[in-house]
Amino acid sequence: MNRQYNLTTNEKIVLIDLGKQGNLSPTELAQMSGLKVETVAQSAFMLQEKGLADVSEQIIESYNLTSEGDEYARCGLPERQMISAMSGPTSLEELKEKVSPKIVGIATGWVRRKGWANIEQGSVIPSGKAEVGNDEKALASLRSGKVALDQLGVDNTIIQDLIKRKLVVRNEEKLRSIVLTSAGKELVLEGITIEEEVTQITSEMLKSGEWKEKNFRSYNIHTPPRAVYAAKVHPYQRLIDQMRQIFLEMGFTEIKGDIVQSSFWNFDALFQPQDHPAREMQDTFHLKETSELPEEYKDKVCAMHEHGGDLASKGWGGKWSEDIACKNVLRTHTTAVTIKYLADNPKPPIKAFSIDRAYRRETIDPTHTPEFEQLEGVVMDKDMTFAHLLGLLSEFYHRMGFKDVRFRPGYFPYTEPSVEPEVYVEGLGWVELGGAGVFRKEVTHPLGINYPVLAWGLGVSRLAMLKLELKDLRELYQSDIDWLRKTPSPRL
Ligand SMILES: N[C@@H](Cc1ccccc1)C(=O)O
Repeated sequence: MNRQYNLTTNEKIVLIDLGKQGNLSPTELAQMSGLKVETVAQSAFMLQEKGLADVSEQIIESYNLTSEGDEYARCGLPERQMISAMSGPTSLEELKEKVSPKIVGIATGWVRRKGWANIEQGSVIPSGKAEVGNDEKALASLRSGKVALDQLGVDNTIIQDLIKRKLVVRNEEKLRSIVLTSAGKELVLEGITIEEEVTQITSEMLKSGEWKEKNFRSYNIHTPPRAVYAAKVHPYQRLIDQMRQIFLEMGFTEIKGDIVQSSFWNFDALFQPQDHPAREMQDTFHLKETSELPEEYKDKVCAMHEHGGDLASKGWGGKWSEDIACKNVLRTHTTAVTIKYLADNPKPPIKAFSIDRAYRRETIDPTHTPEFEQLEGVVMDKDMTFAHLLGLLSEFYHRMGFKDVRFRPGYFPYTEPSVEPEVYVEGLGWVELGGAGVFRKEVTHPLGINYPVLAWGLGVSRLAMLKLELKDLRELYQSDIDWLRKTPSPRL
């Protein structure tokens, strides 16, 4: 393969010039080639990418005088000016006239510090020694313009002092130098041919047939393209969509409900006793506002809680309080949404689901967040049984890609029997993923629901963690751009 095929004319020019001289800066190359410095630099970087040249960068420090520094480089430092103006002890007043008040102001401290003189009772008494210091030598060298530190021949501390005195400033310059790699050298030895090349075909060329004689610039199909991070749906959202899709395909209707619910719908309608620990302040976000209790159900729910209503149930006993039931909360589970939906739609068959947020007062840690998603669902129909429930949930998890599903006995105040579905994950073992069961008569009867109801509330974020192999739930909610880029969107 001709190794020159993927070189632009400019790159070839730079290569040839580099072949003439080992190590060149972009400026030197620009001078040699007649190209612009930027063009040379760009070509050099391209050659570097192609493994033909190396571009190295060096930071060069240099120093130069400030305008005050320049003045002292010409007329001497203030302390030098002052010392030269006197032959013996001289009063400060006299000196101010001889040199200038400004110079004397600066110089007095320095003559003392340098041991050139002492100040006593307003007089300067020279010590007789006032050798030319390194700072003065440095100033003199700097008169010629910008100088690198090693050319100054003085200690860095001297320069630092001059910088502190605001007489010298430090400059930094990036120096690029370009050399051929061995591959580059080889190529130059082979001989580089520069031909005029066409990068774009025009309609004129086509019409005239001129294109046949043209030398076209070829594409380098071997260069790996730069990664393009296209916009995409968040991986978590994708998984949620996938779960939604599965239930839609199984003939379910998606429902939505309010985030703020009365305790009545969140707890009481679900036959959760009013002294249930889940209802405590530390577990639930309680709100100031209250809701009207639904007239058609409240007495029946009350009777069910207090003594089992007209069922052969004992209820929970004690007094059921409307004041507690009407208090609003942020829904602690989406079961509040499905139970209300069933009460509003008591005619079978019903197959409904909801994927939405629930809120609990959790301390945030790798496996808990106060807001999280649940996949809630209900099936109500004449002959629904517990076996249908297990089959349905197994089907859902299978479609989500989990081969092994099992159910452990569970407990919820509103279902009997109750189970906790678990899936098997290599490396983790059995992972619990929520709750399910058949609603108790104590739940359905007061609401006028007369058929068996299969119900479940599954952890969505937990499932997403497993699918996305995350160790920390919080990553689902943080927009870590690297993670988002790297994580493929799960396929629907
Ligand atoms: N609401 C329960 C899950 C559940 C829903 C429906 C029936 C049984 C259990 C929870 O949040 O954990």
